[in-house]
Amino acid sequence: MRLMCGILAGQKFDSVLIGDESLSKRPMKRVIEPLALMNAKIDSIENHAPLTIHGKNPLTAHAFEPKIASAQLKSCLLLAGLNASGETSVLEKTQTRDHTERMLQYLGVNLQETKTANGTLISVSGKEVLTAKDLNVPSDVFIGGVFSRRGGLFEKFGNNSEKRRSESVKDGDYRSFTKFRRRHRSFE
Ligand SMILES: O=C(O)C1=C[C@@H](OP(=O)(O)O)[C@@H](O)[C@H](O)C1
Repeated sequence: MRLMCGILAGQKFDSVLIGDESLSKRPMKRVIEPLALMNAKIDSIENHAPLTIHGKNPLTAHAFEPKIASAQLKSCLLLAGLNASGETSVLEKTQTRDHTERMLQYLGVNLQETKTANGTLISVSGKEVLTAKDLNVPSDVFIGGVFSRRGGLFEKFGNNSEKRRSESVKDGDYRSFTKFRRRHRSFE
């Protein structure tokens, strides 16, 4: 939902995003506030879904320095930047997963990544034309968090929400994972 906010904020139509009970509890402030700096208009119920995204607003580029390490926030802002006038950048001080960057580059977007003393500066320009290509999405890599918790693999991501969430995984989740795997046999 956070990524969709970035895509929909720059469209020529209004959108309403709803979620199930769980998704409706997730905080959306982290995307609503920065998107407002790009002139996006998003109504929410105290920063939670349902979200009404008012299109027809020309988005303006912005240079962001997010206070939290969040792949979803970074992706949301880069996706919004594709429909904004000028260059939108996100300074990533702590590395988060980079699937959006890789996907956009694969689709022909001129996405720049520059190492600086303060982190990686990721930038896109507006009005990009994306090239349609085949994409294979095997599964959500985050499900690996169930196992990486034991191996401490999230250490390198720093003290962000992914790490906190992986630490809160209970052993019962291994049983859920086995069920999940039976349902999704192509899971790798
Ligand atoms: O911002 C992010 O990149 C993420 C936020 C998390 O969501 P919640 O903060 O809603 O749990 C979770 O989906 C995942 O750890 C990635």
